Amino acid sequence: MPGSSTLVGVHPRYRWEQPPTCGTVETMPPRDVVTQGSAPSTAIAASAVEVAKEYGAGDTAVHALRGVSIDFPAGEFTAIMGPSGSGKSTLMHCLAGLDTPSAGTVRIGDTDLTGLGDKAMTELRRDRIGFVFQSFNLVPTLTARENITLPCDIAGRDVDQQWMDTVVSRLGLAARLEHRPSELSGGQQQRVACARALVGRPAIIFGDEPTGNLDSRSSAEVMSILRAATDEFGQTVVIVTHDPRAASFADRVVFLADGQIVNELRDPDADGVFEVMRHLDDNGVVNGSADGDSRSGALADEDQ
Ligand SMILES: Nc1ncnc2c1ncn2[C@@H]1O[C@H](COP(=O)(O)OP(=O)(O)OP(=O)(O)O)[C@@H](O)[C@H]1O
Repeated sequence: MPGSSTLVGVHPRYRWEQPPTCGTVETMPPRDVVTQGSAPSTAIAASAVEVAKEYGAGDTAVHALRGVSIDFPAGEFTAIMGPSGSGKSTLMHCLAGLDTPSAGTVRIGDTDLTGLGDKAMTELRRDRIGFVFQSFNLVPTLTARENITLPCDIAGRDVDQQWMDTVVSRLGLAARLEHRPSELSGGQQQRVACARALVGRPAIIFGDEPTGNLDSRSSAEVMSILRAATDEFGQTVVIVTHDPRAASFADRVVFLADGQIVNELRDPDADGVFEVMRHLDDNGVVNGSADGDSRSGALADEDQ
């Protein structure tokens, strides 16, 4: 693999360059996992039961999800893949309380999202869910430090300074904390977004194509960080991605097609993910990429 002069210690399956950081790391599980008092390996951080989502009605109704049931065990890293239009974003948005299912049940930890009022839903998203978006979503007028602590500041919660220092050091951001987003590279901005998600120790972190705007090196850094978030911090992570290389950082890849879960790979490698995606595309499921090549994306560039 090109550019692998320094090999990663984060995950045995992948040999990318290590994020430019890293001292000793303490393990501090997400708050919800601690307070539930259960072993992280057996607790369920989030779940969907028979979740359906329809947009519109009648002849023009779009069935984005058709009865999806899935558990996300605490401390596990899941990637959701599938052809364009298969329902990946809809599923993630329903899980994260950003969209409401037409039927079925979504839980974050023990909390059933069905019927939660606006205020309770806002508090749940703020206190128990971390987000990493493709577009970073940092506040341009705030420094990296202020962006990282923003969710805690809004919630009126004290920042655990020791934990903040651990996360910032692990993500290689210590020298960048007083910089504004415009003074940071895309990879650094996404690392700030990862730090923001991690500092609150949420029950679960959702990533919506977190490497979609990054070059191959920054993509590998961000995926290594999300991998480390589970391996070293006991964090639960769920991402949507189009990139088999990015998905191969996960513990499992769940494949959607036409609003249903159609396959799952454990301990995936990029070639195995690519094969499943090619099979889904070959079976007539609409693929949004012009050439039908599911390997498009930043990490796949490394093969070029
Ligand atoms: N707000 C909406 N109104 C109507 N249809 C929608 C809406 N959002 C999504 N859809 C439809 O639901 C289906 C699933 O969309 P979704 O965005 O979840 O797919 P996806 O797998 O994330 O696609 P992509 O990989 O292209 O982002 C698609 O047919 C889409 O057109």
